[in-house]
Amino acid sequence: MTSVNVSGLRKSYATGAEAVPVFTGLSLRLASHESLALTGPSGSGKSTLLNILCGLEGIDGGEVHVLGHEGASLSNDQWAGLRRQRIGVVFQDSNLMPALTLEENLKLRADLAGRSFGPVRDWLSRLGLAGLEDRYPDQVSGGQRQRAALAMVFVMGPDLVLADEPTGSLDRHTARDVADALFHWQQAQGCSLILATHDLELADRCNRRLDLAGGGQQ
Ligand SMILES: Nc1ncnc2c1ncn2[C@@H]1O[C@H](COP(=O)(O)OP(=O)(O)OP(=O)(O)O)[C@@H](O)[C@H]1O
Repeated sequence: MTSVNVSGLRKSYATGAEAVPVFTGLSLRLASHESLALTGPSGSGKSTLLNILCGLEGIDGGEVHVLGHEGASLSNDQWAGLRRQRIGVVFQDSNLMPALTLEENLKLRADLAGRSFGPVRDWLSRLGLAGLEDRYPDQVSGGQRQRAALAMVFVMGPDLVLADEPTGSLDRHTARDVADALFHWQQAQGCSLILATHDLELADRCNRRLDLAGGGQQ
């Protein structure tokens, strides 16, 4: 089964009078259960592609199919529904609600996705956050927030995970533990994963890698 199918993708940003092209015909296909690393220098379009794949950014041309839906045919509400239930998004600015504790954030996330609350504390603990369940997001470090954002994705049980630098603000040791948890979980769930990273060691742990330098043409 194909999870993501992109063909002939064109995307540019208008800056003033000029259009800055990011993609001029990008194609990629990802099977369910597969993991893909997006690499490439800063500004090569990694975050833009992740945003397109979860409906937060539109396209200028080509076709994007995600989890059996053609992107262009989905309304904003339908994209939001997919992000709530089937596409787990881990972005650099975490999606934690500031007025809720870490545990409450996870419970809300599981609830919105229609999942049971069962293993919420387990997930926090597996990501090294035991003892921090009752803290608010601004009472933990940036790396701890990043791990809580990953736990949010685990509890919702999505079919596709999009992660932008999921280990970016972690020390080497913690980054490895978090990557272990991520890949272990992804394989156990059998979902697909696309992550953007500058860390080639992390990229090598994915089934495939797409270097977006030069627009990702292969
Ligand atoms: N909202 C925007 N308006 C105008 N240009 C944008 C916008 N967002 C991104 N860009 C430009 O699009 C290009 C791709 O940016 P993007 O953030 O996708 O790159 P990236 O590979 O994720 O970079 P990094 O590794 O630094 O996170 C860059 O030239 C960037 O300046």
